Amino acid sequence: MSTKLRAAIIGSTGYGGVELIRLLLSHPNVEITSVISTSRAGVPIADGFPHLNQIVTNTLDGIDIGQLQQKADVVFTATPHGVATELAPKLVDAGLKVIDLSGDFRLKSGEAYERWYKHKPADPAYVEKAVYGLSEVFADEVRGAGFISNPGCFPTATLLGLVPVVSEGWADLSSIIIDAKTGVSGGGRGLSLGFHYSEINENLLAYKVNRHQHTPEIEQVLSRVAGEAAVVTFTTHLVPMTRGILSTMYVNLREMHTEEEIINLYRRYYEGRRFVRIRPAGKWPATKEVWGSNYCDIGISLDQRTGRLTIISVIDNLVKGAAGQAIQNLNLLMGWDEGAGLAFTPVYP
Ligand SMILES: NC(=O)C1=CN([C@@H]2O[C@H](COP(=O)(O)OP(=O)(O)OC[C@H]3O[C@@H](n4cnc5c(N)ncnc54)[C@H](OP(=O)(O)O)[C@@H]3O)[C@@H](O)[C@H]2O)C=CC1
Ligand SMILES: CC(=O)N[C@@H](CCC(=O)OP(=O)(O)O)C(=O)O
Repeated sequence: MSTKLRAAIIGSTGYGGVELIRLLLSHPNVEITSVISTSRAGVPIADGFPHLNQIVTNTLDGIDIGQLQQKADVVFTATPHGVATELAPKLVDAGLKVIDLSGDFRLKSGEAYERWYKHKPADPAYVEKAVYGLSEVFADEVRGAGFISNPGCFPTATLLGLVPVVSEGWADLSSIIIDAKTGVSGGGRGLSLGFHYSEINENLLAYKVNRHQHTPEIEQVLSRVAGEAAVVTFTTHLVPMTRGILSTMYVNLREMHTEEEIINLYRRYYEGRRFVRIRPAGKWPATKEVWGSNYCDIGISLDQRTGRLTIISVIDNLVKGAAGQAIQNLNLLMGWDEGAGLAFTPVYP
């Protein structure tokens, strides 16, 4: 009998779910025992995803919690916002470990969730139970947890770029401006006009200006690590590429430090955390340098003239921003090597 951890994926036909399949297939301690779809149950998953032909032979299952109790130890919910709100508590109550990739359990305030996501919030008892899985920052809480709320893609790139300087007390918390860009896979696999090739190709646009649902998530974490309220200006842009997020952050310092001191602060903060790579002075990361990988690369520059720090971070939204970080959290909560199944090099060129 296999001693591997049995994993099920709800939302397995979406971009996040299919990426979970790709990554879990090479995980040494995990086997995928159920891939779930509400719209295509009964159909072999490889029918809709020819790249999985002869690799994944599973037929898609419907959602059946009793069956999941028999077939799985951990369930990933890679579902649209508002679905895990009801579903995840049932899975937790069934004794399953749950890692939710949606925004349903990230915000501790139900009122904020309702305002930013326009959905009914989850039962506060389960919101309280959910551990926010920003792996490099909250690893101690993730270890041994049974229910993880995986961070948003923009918050992952942005918070990894901001947390060291904010938690050290060096940042003016009213000064933070974030200018972020994403590829179109961040919007999921569903069809919508704005994502048509002829709409997005040769185009660059801002969207959800001052109303992006990741704003309160970023503020919640920054306020927590700072120990005082932080507010941010956060603007997202859509770029005609498939994968990748680049977040450029501008922060005024409370008092002057040298660029070298700041880079050393970041190196110390992420010491031993293999998935965050800090660039040397004068070097900037690009999305292609992390493509297909679980890395977050960060470059830092201090403008002595203005006293303003510029931080640039990049991730692959589907890996470090979703499925990769979910698996990193699974590794942490199971007490395995943090990089199990994730130790691959970015695709180049
Ligand atoms: N794309 C990205 O870069 C990132 C996405 N996320 C989050 O992860 C989640 C999934 O995103 P993504 O994969 O891009 O989205 P997709 O739209 O590509 O996929 C959503 C999946 O959910 C399933 N689904 C839809 N409705 C239901 C339902 N009522 N019950 C159960 N399953 C349902 C769909 O399949 P079916 O209808 O067949 O069940 C589909 O497989 C979202 O919450 C998203 O915000 C987080 C970080 C990054
Ligand atoms: C291009 C695009 O539309 N991107 C999405 C990314 C959101 C996402 O992936 O969902 P989470 O909130 O679960 O992280 C957006 O900006 O809303």
